[in-house]
Amino acid sequence: MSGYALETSGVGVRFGGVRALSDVRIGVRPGEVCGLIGPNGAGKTTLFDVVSGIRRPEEGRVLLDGRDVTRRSPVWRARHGLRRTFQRQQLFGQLTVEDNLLVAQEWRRGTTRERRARAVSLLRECGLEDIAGAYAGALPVGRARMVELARALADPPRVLLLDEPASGMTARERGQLAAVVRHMADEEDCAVLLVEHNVTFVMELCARVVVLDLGEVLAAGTPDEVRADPRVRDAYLGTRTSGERHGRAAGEVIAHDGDVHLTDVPDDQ
Ligand SMILES: Nc1ncnc2c1ncn2[C@@H]1O[C@H](COP(=O)(O)OP(=O)(O)OP(=O)(O)O)[C@@H](O)[C@H]1O
Repeated sequence: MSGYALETSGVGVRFGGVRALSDVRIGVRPGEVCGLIGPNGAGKTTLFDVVSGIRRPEEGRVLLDGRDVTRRSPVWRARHGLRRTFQRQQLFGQLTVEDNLLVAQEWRRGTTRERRARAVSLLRECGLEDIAGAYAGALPVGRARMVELARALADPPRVLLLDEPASGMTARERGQLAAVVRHMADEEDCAVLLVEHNVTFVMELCARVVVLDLGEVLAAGTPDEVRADPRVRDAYLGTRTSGERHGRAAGEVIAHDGDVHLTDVPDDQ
């Protein structure tokens, strides 16, 4: 056994002439928070789709706790402990925050009392107690994102895929998000894979970072190793021609003091 809770090996996906993923190998251990970064179009969402079972890869395998799940459905994977949050929020807007957390536990065994206790403890941990009775559809984006996270944790996951969880959050909310994710990894042995454009947030939260570029793993290591990697610099500094850099937003990356900095979301508060 590899010891990975989540592993991909040799994953390849093609959209017509575009190779969205090529021979992608990543592994996330229980209790590890791993960042996945890369320019627009690097293949991050496609990799999440493959891991969660929405898209079947043409090549390669996905393993959960060493078990090949490549041909398993998204529902099967969810029932075996894989959870995902999406870039676009997917809350039940006409339900209250607390009811969103209760609905997420519907398939769990256990009594109503136990589900309610789990919801209450998550509301507390995620700083949502004051809005437990508010309609989820009426929340500001940062709070809604935190409710999404709480909902993903309602039935404790073995592997958690977070897609842009910090987008639209205030600095305070990001701090709370980081604390909840770290707690989930440390205390519940959850393996977390996190896609996030706010690279400062990723570098602070994650012990290990994987960089995707043009569908390939360009680099992987500690935040310091990744920052210092010349290939990462080259990709982000855009020394290639624009034809080679499909999908990259202008000004996405700036160089500063010889270090690599991606343009982060504004530090709003
Ligand atoms: N359904 C699709 N049909 C055709 N091409 C696609 C499709 N989905 C993604 N692609 C292409 O695959 C590549 C990887 O896209 P993907 O969305 O996975 O990148 P990403 O890293 O998530 O980008 P972003 O940061 O902008 O969300 C891109 O070249 C994209 O244009």
